[in-house]
Amino acid sequence: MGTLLHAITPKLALPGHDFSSSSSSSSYYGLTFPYLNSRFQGSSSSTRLAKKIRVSADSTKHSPAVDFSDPGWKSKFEKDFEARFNIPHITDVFDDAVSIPSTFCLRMRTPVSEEFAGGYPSDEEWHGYINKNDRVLLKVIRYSSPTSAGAECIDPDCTWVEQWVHRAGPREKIYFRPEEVKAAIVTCGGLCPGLNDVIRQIVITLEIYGVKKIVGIPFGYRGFSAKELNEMPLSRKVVQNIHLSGGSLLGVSRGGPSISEIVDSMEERGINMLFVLGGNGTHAGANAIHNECRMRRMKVAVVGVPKTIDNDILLMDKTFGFDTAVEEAQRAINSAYIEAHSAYHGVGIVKLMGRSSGFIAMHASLASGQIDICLIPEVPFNLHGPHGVLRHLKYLIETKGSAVVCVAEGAGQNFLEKTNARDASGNVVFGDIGVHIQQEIKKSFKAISVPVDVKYIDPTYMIRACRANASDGILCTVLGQNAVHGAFAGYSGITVGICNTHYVYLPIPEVISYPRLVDPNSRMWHRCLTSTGQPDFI
Ligand SMILES: Nc1ncnc2c1ncn2[C@@H]1O[C@H](COP(=O)(O)OP(=O)(O)O)[C@@H](O)[C@H]1O
Ligand SMILES: O=P(O)(O)OC[C@H]1O[C@](O)(COP(=O)(O)O)[C@@H](O)[C@@H]1O
Ligand SMILES: [Mg+2]
Repeated sequence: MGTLLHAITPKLALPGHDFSSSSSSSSYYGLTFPYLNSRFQGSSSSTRLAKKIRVSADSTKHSPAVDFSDPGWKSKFEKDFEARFNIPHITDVFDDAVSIPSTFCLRMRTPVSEEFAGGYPSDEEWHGYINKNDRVLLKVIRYSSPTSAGAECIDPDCTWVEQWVHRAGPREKIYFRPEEVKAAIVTCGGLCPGLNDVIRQIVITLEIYGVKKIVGIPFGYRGFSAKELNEMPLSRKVVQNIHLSGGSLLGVSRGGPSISEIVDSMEERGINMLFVLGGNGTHAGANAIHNECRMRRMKVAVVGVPKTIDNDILLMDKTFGFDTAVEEAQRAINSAYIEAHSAYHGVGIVKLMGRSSGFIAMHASLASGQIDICLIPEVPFNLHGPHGVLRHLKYLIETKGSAVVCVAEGAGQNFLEKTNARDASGNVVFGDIGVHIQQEIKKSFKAISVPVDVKYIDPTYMIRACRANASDGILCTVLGQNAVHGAFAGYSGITVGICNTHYVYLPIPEVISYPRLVDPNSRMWHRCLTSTGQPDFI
C-alpha cells in the first residue's frame, strides 16, 4: 500500500481540510491563507506583497510518498525528515565563508563591547556551547496503538519514528565578525504581548557579541520603503525598560513593499542580519527575503521569531504572548460571568482572538472554569435546531439561571454574510460572530417569550496590547537570545521555537505551510468539553 503522508502533522478531522491529500489547497472552511504561497514566491520585482497570487499550496512537497510494505520505509522516512528540517546555512551558498571563535562569552568579562583586534575572548577551557549536531526530539509520545487518545501516527501500526530537529543556542564558531554586522529588527502584523521583550533581548545579546550597529525598522515591512520613516538606532540603553510596556517600540503594520524592494533597501542600508518578529504572513515574507538575498549572493542572516497571539504556528509548544492572552482573557470572562450571574436570565458572551485557530478560546475557557459553551473555528456547530447552541442555552437558563459563552473570532463564519474584504496583508476580514450570536439569542428567546439579558464583551485589543506576563517574559528572553545565536552561527531562513520544552531552530517553510489548529480529537479539546459540559452542537 503506497500512501502519501505528512511527517509531522496530526491529521485533523476537519471538513474540507484534508492535510494528507496530495492536493492540499490553501483554503479550508472558505478561508484562504496568503502566506501559503511563500514557497512559490519568486524573486521577481513584480512579487508585490499587496498583490499576492493565490496558488494551491502543495504541502506534501517535502514529504515522502511512503510505501509501508517496504521494510526500509522507516529509515527512509527519518532520512527525509532530517533533510526537510535541515536549516539553511551561509556555507550552503558561500563555501568559502570562514568561521571565527565566538565572541559570545558564556563567562562574562567586562567591558563587553571592546574591539577584538587582539583575538576573540572565547579561547578558554569552557564548553558551554551547543554542538551543531545536537538535536531535539520533536515528538515524545510513543503511541502503542492508533486508537490511543490523541495518537499522531505515520503508518497504520503507529510505528515509533524518530523526528529530530536542530537544537538552538550559542555555537563555538561564528560566521559574522561583530564589527562588520549591521543588525536590524522589524515587527510585523498585529500586536502581541512580549514584542518589546524580544526586541530588548535581541539588542542586549547582539551587544554582548560585540555588535555596535543595531537599528529598528519602523512600522513593519512598510518601514523599508516609506521615505518618511527613519530607522531607529537601538542600544541596551534605549531598550532597557521597554518590556515594561506592551506594544512594540518599533510599531507594526500589515501590507507593505515587495520582497525585492525590501532587499534593495537592506542592500542600501548595509543590513546583514535581519530579525523578523511576526506571524505566518511575516515569516512567509522573511523566507522570501532570505531566498532573495541568496539569489543576490548577499551574505545575510534572516532569522524569525514567531509572534502570534493566536498560537497558530506549527510544531511549537506555544508562541510568546499566548500565555499572557489567556491570562488576560480571564478578566473578560470573569466580567461576563459576573454580569450573567447577576442578571435575571443572564447570558454573557466573550469573543476572543483566533482567526483560524481556537487556542485562546479553548485555553481561556479551561482556565476560567466559568464557561458553559466554547465555540472554535475547528469544530462546526449549529446555532438553531434541536442540537443547536440556542437550545442548549435555553436549557442552561432553565437549569442554572445563567450561562457564559466563549467564542473565537473565526468560529461560525458560515453564519455571516461574506464581505470578501481583506486587510492590507491579504487576510480575510471577518464578520463579528459575537454580535451575531448576541442577536440570535435575543431573537430566539423573544420568539419563545422567555426573557433574557445578554451582555457581550470583545476584549481583543485590550488583550493584545498588554505587557507580557512572567512566563511569556522568560520565553521571549530565550527566543530573542537564540535568534541572535542562530544568526551568528550562520543560519538564515530559520525561526526559533520551543518544542517539548527545548529550544530549537526550524526552517521557516515547515512552520508556516498552514496555520496550526486545535485538533478536535485532541485530549485538550476533550478536556475543554468535559470542563464546560457542553454537548455536540451538530
Ligand atoms: N505570502 C506572503 N509573502 C510575503 N509577505 C507576506 C505574505 N503574507 C503576508 N506578508 C507580509 O507580512 C506582514 C505581516 O503579515 P500579516 O498576515 O498581517 O501578519 P502576521 O505575520 O502576524 O500573520 C505584512 O507586511 C504582509 O504584507
Ligand atoms: O485588527 P487587526 O490589527 O487587523 O488584527 C486582528 C487579528 O489579529 C490577531 O489577533 C492576530 O493576527 P496576526 O497573528 O496576523 O497578527 C487575529 O486573531 C485577528 O484576526
Ligand atoms: Mg497571521
